[in-house]
Parts: sequence; C-alpha cells; structure tokens
Amino acid sequence: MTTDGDDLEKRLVGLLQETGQDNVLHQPLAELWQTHQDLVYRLERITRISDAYQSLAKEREMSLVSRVDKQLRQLEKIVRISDRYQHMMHDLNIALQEAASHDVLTGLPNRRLLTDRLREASERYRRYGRPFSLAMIDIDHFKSVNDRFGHETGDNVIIEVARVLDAEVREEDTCGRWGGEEFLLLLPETEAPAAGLLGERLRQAIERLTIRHKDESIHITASIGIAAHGDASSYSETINHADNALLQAKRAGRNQCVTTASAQAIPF
Ligand SMILES: Nc1nc2c(ncn2[C@@H]2O[C@H](COP(=O)(O)OP(=O)(O)OP(=O)(O)O)[C@@H](O)[C@H]2O)c(=O)[nH]1
Repeated sequence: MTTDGDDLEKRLVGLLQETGQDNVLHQPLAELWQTHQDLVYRLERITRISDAYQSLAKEREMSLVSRVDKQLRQLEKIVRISDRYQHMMHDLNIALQEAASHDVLTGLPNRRLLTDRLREASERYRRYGRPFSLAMIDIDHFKSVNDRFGHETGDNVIIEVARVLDAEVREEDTCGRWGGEEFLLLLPETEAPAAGLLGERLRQAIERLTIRHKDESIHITASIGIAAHGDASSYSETINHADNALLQAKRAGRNQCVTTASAQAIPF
C-alpha cells in the first residue's frame, strides 16, 4: 500500500469514527471500508502465492539444470571407464593371443601358430607353387642334461638353443617350439639344398653354444632333419618327412643334419 493509500485509509477510518451510526454515510462508508480491506487481503494473498510459485519454479529450474549437469558428469565418467575398459580388453586380447600362440618358456611361436603358418605355406604352394622347407631340430641326449644338471638348467639349455635358432634364421622364417626339446623351422621360398645349408649352419651354432651351470660349462649338440614340401603332399606329410630325416640323423650318431631329398648325412 502506497503513502497515498495509507492517507486515504486513515481518512476513511477517521470519517467512520466521526460519523455516528445514525449518519446516512456511516453504513456505505463501513461497507466501502470492508470491501477495501477484503481487496487488500486478497491482493496480498495472491502476491504471496505468486511469490511462492515463482521461487518454486526457479528452484525446479535450478534443480533441473543441476540434475542434467550431474547426469552429464556421470556420463563422462562412464565414457572414461568404458574407454579404459576397452583399452584393457584390447591389451588383454593381445596378451591372450600371445599366450595362445607362443611358448611360455622360450617366447617362440608354439605348435599351434606353427601349424597355422604351415597351413598358409602349403596353401601358397598349392596356389602359386611357392616352395618351402621344414627343419626339425632335436637336442641330443637332452634327458641326460636334465638328469645331471637339473630341470632348471635343462630349461636354460632350451632357452639358449631357442635364442640361437631364432637369431640365425630370416625374418620371413618361422622358428617355433614344436614340443619338449624339439624345434621346427618353417623356411618359405627355400628349396631343400638351401635348407640343408642353413640346417648345417644351425647345427654348428648349437655345437658352439656354452651354457654355464655353477662352475661347469655345458656343451650340447642337436640333430636336424630337413624336408622340402613337394607336389601332392600335405604339410603333415612334409612334417613326417622331416621327422624321418631327423630319425636318420639320430641313428647315424646324432649331431648331424639330414635332408630327405638326399637322405644323406651332410658330413662335418
Ligand atoms: N628341462 C626341460 N626338459 C624337458 C622339457 N620338455 C621335455 N623335456 C625333457 O626332454 C627329455 C627328452 O628326452 P628323450 O626324448 O629321451 O630324448 P633325448 O634324451 O634328447 O635323446 P635323443 O633325442 O635320442 O638324443 C625328457 O627327459 C623330457 O622330460 C622342458 O621344457 N624342460
């Protein structure tokens, strides 16, 4: 209510007091005053309701914004977690693939990966006539290494032989652990004579190897069987041929390299 309004109210109250009940103006003035009071009361009520409504709406608007903000933050967090999770899954996948395809002791391709590569190589041979050879390498009298120096030293011997073989072959070749103390080399684009020369080089490298056990030096030798993949043969037949050549090398006294083509021990 304004100051003018206040004055008018005072004057009205004054007039009501001054005019007696018997005055003809008293009754209309009293009704007018009552009507005015009612109006003021209603106006104040409406104002209060409107104020309350406005602050409620503002509060709702505020909480809506903060709720959206909160949800956005949660979403960002979920995206971050999901990114991290995906990276972890990616790394885990690589680790799993590595574990499934590589030998734990030597880190070389295992039998499964070798078999995959063999299948690919024989497919390339069938389609495009690309040659390949296999070399089966077996450490001689390895049981006696284990028996004499212990299994741990036996493991070290396998690791060292793996290192030598892997270092000697080309990038395109696959040098893997076929099982136990036996290794298989897959040599793409290699015919039997070249594979025989490589086999002999590997035999000599293994012969030169020295493995330390306490104060002792361990020397070992290996026998090697080589076979070139031929027409109308499966890769498992070629493996059998390399195995037979290896058997011949063992029978001929070990520490030698035999190729199936000649089935002759290469003299050293
Ligand atoms: N330390 C160790 N020994 C192994 C591993 N895998 C296989 N061996 C052992 O290698 C030995 C192989 O023995 P054999 O098959 O008799 O062959 P070898 O003594 O090498 O005899 P030849 O092959 O005939 O010269 C066995 O005693 C196996 O227990 C391995 O991962 N670590």
